[in-house]
Amino acid sequence: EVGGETRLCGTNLKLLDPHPSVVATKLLERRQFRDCGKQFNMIACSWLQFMIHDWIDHMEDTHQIEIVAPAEVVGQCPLKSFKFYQTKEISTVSLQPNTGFINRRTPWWDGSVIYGNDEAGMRKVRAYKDGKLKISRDGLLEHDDIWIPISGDIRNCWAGFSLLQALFVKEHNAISDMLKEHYPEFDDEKLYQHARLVTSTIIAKIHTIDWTVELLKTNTLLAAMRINWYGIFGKKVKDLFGNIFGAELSGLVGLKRPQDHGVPYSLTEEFVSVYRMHTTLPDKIFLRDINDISNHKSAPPIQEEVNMKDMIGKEGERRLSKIGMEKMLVSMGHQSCGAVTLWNYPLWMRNLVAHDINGEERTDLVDMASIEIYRDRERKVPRYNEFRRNLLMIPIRKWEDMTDDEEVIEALYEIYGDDVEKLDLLVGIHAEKKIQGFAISETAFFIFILIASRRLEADRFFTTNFNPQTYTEKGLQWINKTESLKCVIDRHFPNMSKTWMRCSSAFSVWDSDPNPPNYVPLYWRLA
Ligand code: HEM
Repeated sequence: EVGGETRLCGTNLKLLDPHPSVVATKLLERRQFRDCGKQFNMIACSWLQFMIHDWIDHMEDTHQIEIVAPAEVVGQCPLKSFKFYQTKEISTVSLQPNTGFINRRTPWWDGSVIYGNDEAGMRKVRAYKDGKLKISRDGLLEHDDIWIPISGDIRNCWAGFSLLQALFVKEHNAISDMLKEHYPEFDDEKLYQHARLVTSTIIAKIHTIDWTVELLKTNTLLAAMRINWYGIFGKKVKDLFGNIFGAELSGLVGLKRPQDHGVPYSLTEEFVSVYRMHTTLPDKIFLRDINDISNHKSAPPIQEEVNMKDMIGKEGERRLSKIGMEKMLVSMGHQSCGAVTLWNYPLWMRNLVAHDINGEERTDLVDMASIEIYRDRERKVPRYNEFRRNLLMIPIRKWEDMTDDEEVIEALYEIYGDDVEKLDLLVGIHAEKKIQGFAISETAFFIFILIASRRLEADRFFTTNFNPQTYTEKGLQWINKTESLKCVIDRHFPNMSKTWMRCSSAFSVWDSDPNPPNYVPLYWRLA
């Protein structure tokens, strides 16, 4: 059992204070599903996991921890107690404090979620013919004998996530075909390496100028993200002159050399914490009848409701192969994902079958809502108020500084009293009143925006080597013409968006209104 008296470095906040199961039960667990409106759909939710698995997965220790639910909530906890592995902590020479945690995945934006994370993983997914990756005839991922997908990441997967992996394997293979046509002298290795670079960059571009823009739907952020990619003078000027004016004017992509601001690139614990967005996962997936095209561009009728629990792991993979890629994409496109708010943490995740690193199901079920509270404390991520101070944001003095929702204020008071310093980060970022247009809190946004730039500017493939010698001329053209996830979907399913999508971005709910034409130049628009 966890030592309730273990202290976190330098503070007097304990690992179990307040108890993670109490926080999970009283503040996180879903009461009634709250969705994101038309802003973000299930493709956007799956995209989150698609990115997370490209970047991070903490290494676990062999030591197991058991969390036992205290009497006051035990009746409401699906698991009275549960076991999981402590995060592996290592000593570091140069850092203060002198310990840290190991990321098992490469933190680079290198598409490792489809290509694999190490030599063996990379070998497994390659077809070794014409630079291609393995893919089934039905367009979905291949599987081994026990239905574990053949893919770059197989841990804690579900059907939506595996669908995006398959879509980008298709994209890779299409790029290999294009390169082979233009550069017939390229062998399998050269085709694979170049197609990988192009695909990974397309993923990074979609995340920057499509997904993030939908997540933070304001004109300021639209401008900021496009500036990150294309620079302040926009795409046309950059296409003509390249990155000649440096980061401020020409954007981060194509800088002459990487910029790490004196700190070697890595992803911080704070970054992992703000990406804890399991509240975006719903309870059910609504499968739609895509043969019914009577109502052009409106939501096709719901044919079947499937519990999310049946869409995860091997069971989810089997179901997906019966559902098929097109039906799943259209269904996810038309379903709003969960809102990042209190009392919206899926109950089905409170007794979850988690996977080990080989994608095998573990026998000990886990309560994810409680684990997440514990993990941030275990990894010494500052609690909400300290976290804000560290970002030079104004700390709160009372609950009312964070929200005007009286029910939330009352619930926070019940768990934390009036000690605002105790407030867990995860609770804070779910409780904070949101800026209009933002699907996440302002506190989380600060980390998002800082790391979003670092991921681009610190990487030689987006800076020094973002050139035709490294990517090929045709590869760069492919990147340049791909502006959104919709472009990728259109390439592989030419009729899908024409038939089913009204909105402008594939990450919004598909029957929502498109962005109205705006003749005011981007930088002159009101935020
Ligand atoms: C059905 C879908 C999903 C399942 C089954 C799942 C399951 C899990 C599990 C078992 C863990 C490890 C918990 C631990 O021991 O610390 C985890 C970690 C995590 N998940 Fe999910 N997850 C899903 C979707 C998502 C989504 C949509 C997001 C959105 C951002 C997300 C973000 C994260 C993050 C940030 C971590 C921490 C990673 C780390 O500590 O290295 N997951 N998830």
